[in-house]
Parts: sequence; C-alpha cells; structure tokens
Amino acid sequence: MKHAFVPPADLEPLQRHPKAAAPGHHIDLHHSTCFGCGDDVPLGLHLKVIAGDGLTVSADMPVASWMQGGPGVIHGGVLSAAFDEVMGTSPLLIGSAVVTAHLEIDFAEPIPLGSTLHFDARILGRQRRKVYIASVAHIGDPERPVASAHSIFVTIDVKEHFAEHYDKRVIL
Ligand SMILES: CCCCCCCCCCCC(=O)SCCNC(=O)CCNC(=O)[C@H](O)C(C)(C)COP(=O)(O)OP(=O)(O)OC[C@H]1O[C@@H](n2cnc3c(N)ncnc32)[C@H](O)[C@@H]1OP(=O)(O)O
Repeated sequence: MKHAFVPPADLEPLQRHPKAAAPGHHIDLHHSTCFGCGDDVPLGLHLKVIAGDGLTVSADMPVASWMQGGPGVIHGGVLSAAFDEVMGTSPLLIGSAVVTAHLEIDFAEPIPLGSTLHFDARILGRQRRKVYIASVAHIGDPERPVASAHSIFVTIDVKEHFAEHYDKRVIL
C-alpha cells in the first residue's frame, strides 16, 4: 500500500514485558466507558485487542450501519478511531501506557457496511518516549489491505497526565 510515513532509522528495539498478555489473549487494561474498547458505552467500537506473537496485536471490528460515512461504506473518522485504539493498546505489550501524538491513515478501498475489518498492528520501536507503530487492515484477504496506518504514541504517567481532567470523567 502507498504511504509517505518514514520511521526513523535508529529506532531502539523493544522487548515484550514479562507480564504482557499471552499470545491469543485479550489485552484488557483500559476502562469500560472508553469509546474504543469499553463494554458500557452504547455506541462505541467495542474493540477487543488480542495479543499476538512478539510485539504484535490484532482485532476484528464488524462494520455496523451507524459507522456509515459515504453511502454504504464506513466513515473515515470511525476507521481512524479504530486504528487509534488498536495501535494505542499495543504498547501495553511492553508495559507502557501511551497517548496518541501523531496518527496517519492511508485509505486504499471503500469499506462496505456489513463487512468485518481485521486489524494487525506491530510496534516498530522506540525513540525516547516515542513509540512507533504500524497497522494494516483487511476485510478477508490479507494480501489485499483496504487501509493502513502509522503512528507515534508517547509514553505517559497515567495519573499525572489525566489529573487535570479526572473529575470530568463519565461513569455509566
Ligand atoms: C491511558 C491508559 C492506556 C491504556 C490503553 C490505551 C488505549 C488508548 C487508545 C487511544 C489513544 C488515544 O486516543 S489518546 C487521546 C488522543 N491524544 C491525546 O490526547 C494526546 C494530546 N497530546 C499530549 O497530551 C501531549 O502533546 C503529549 C503527551 C503527546 C506530548 O507532550 P509532552 O509529554 O509534553 O512531551 P513532548 O516533549 O512534547 O513530546 C515527547 C516527544 O514526542 C514528540 N511529539 C510530540 N507531539 C508530536 C507529534 N504530533 N508528532 C510527532 N512527534 C511528536 C516530541 O517532539 C518529543 O520527541 P523528542 O523530543 O523525544 O524527539
């Protein structure tokens, strides 16, 4: 797939954390009201991100009618949010909490409502607090990606990062 993103050549390689979810297991460390992964939000993506081998994760997302953008196809923003969630969860494999700093999406084909998107993502490496991640999505044929993404996530101290906004959190 065509893309313009070039990760730095001197990325530091990363190791899987000894306590990371085992391959095939759900990575479950976010919260139930998250738009991307929460079970308690009525209109959310409800993504279950599954640990793969090494520094990889995957997830499936049925493309529901409420996700429509153009007639009969997924909205680009919904697709971007799904990539964000899948890639943003993957640094839990290295024991790091992160937020998105930079997210690039390449849209290769329209994605029809009623299809199921399969996401694969892998951590490329780190440069100081920046974690570089790439992801590809297909709807049945892994050799024919329908979209791809590249991102830079930045590691945070969760308590410190959200302290100012914590009292506005939504509890359902
Ligand atoms: C939570 C539980 C998890 C559990 C699982 C979570 C799954 C979550 C999935 C969804 C994730 C989200 O949507 S998160 C929500 C959307 N994102 C956000 O709200 C983040 C808003 N932005 C910020 O808070 C801030 O800008 C930060 C934290 C990203 C960076 O601020 P900072 O901490 O002051 O650090 P700073 O020195 O500026 O940047 C650190 C390094 O990153 C680089 N950098 C900063 N911004 C960018 C950028 N846009 N593009 C390229 N590089 C950048 C800097 O040049 C520097 O590189 P160098 O000098 O080292 O070279």
